[in-house]
Amino acid sequence: MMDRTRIPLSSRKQPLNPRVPHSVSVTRSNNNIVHPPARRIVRRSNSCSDLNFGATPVSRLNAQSTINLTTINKRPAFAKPNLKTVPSVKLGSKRVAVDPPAQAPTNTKVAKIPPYDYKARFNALLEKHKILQQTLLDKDAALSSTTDQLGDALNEFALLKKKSANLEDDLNRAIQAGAVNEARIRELENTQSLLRQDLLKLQDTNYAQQQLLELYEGRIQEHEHVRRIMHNQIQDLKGTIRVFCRVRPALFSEDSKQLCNIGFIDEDMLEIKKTNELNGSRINDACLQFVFDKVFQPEASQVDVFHELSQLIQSAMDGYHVCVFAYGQTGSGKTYTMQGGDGSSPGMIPQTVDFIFNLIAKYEKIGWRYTVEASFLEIYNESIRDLLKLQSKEHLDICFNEGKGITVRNLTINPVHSPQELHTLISRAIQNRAVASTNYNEHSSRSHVVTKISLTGVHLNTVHNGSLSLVDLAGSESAKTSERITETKNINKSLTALGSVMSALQNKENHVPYRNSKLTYLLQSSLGGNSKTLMFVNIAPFQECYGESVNALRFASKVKEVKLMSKKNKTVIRN
Ligand SMILES: Nc1ncnc2c1ncn2[C@@H]1O[C@H](COP(=O)(O)OP(=O)(O)OP(=O)(O)O)[C@@H](O)[C@H]1O
Repeated sequence: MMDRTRIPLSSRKQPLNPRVPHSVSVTRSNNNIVHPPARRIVRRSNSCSDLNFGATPVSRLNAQSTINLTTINKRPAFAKPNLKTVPSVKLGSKRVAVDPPAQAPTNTKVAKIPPYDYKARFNALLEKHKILQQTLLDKDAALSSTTDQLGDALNEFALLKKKSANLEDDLNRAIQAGAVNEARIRELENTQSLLRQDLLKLQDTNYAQQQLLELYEGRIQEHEHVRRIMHNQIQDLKGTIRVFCRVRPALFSEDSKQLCNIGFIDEDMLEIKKTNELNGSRINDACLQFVFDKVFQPEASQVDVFHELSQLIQSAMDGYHVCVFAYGQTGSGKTYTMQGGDGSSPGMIPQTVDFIFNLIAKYEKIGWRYTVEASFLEIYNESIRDLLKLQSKEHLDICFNEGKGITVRNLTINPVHSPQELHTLISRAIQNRAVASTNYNEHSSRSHVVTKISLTGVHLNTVHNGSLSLVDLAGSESAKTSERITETKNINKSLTALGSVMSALQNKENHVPYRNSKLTYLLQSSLGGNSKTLMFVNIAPFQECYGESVNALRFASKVKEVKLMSKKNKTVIRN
């Protein structure tokens, strides 16, 4: 028979522990007392006698007793007993051990009390009651401790549950974020795959373009080669020695001077007349006509003149030796033509520098690499002076070097990397020349100045060695008009030697007298068969200069007749 008994609240001194389950359902199978799984309130009591499970005192629970704590689903952390041998209670789905009821000592021999001895029986019963009460107290204490532990366990459980809920939230959020990330990753993977396909296409296109580029580069080099050949043929047709005549204007300061009668017939022809006075009337002397490659009138600008020269600079870049002279009497405009007047009218040398570096930049785009070197020297009275190292005591000698040709021992040769660097060197050389002389104007007309720019172009296994020698010659006036005989003799010697070399070349003589002067020996490589020569013959426009002008024009006409066949200085390096 089922018996449901509410556990009485024997003591209200202690507050209700909210964590302790409020009801306990007790099932006692052997006495047929079973409490249904209704919520029962268990209160802690001070006396063990107060703690009854329904109609059954706790002391009467035996090993088969079961306590259902329906709201407890977590077992406190007791030491784990053997639940098969000890009495246990069920906490939720778990079973926990409880102390077995105290057993009356079995070995104690109790004297049999006669049935009529009520007093003795009463005393024995009292004794038994005391023992049972004590047992109940012990059980009560144990139950109280267990309840506390259960409370703690419940607290811990609640805490863990909360943590678990939090973790579950976190997990859900992480799963959601993961889902988002996964979608993003898939998206990125798709994009990556598309990009990979594009890259492959681009690689194919790039390869095709590379092939095309190589083809075009080959064609560019072929065209460049053809261009060089044709340019050289044109230059040779124009003449390997060219002579330009330039007549300078009269300056404001020269207003009082009588002008010579110079007529410009054509762009390559001029005539010069000397006006003589006889018995007060003006009569014309002989009229002389000269034909050159080009005649520049006094109005011609420095740019006009350079335009004609630039073709030969291109030849130097292509691997030829080019030599440019300025020939003429003192004051005829040689230095003006070569160096320039002032900053606003740069001459051939400064313009050449800029032109060379522009060409180098252009050639670099099609694979050529150029190196530039420059040297500056002066020949005065047949001795050589380094214009970049005036203080040097070293003797400067002209010598022949196998492979290099004619060089000057101990001469400073400066590598140049920019036009600015070369302009600075030129200015230094001009300044040094002025410092070295007591009277610059006089000195400058009595010495030859040679500016040499060497150009080495390299492309793959082809090397072109070219050079430009720009020479501002000493004044060409004859000895009878000069007071400084030794200087004039030396100048005339070198200019005559220059004429003789040209003559020998013109007549294809076996022996060319290069060594007759320092000037011709020095310029041997630039005056030989594989070079191109340009001579400016500068003319002053005055009547008083007529004789010197005619001499200069005759000298230049003689030079003009020389024909040289040029051969490119091309070295092919084979790997
Ligand atoms: N084409 C020109 N236009 C304007 N001025 C010129 C021209 N040619 C020369 N001059 C001027 O004429 C003067 C003499 O020229 P320059 O000094 O160049 O002569 P030069 O032949 O070099 O003389 P030297 O042999 O003494 O060095 C200078 O003042 C120069 O500036």
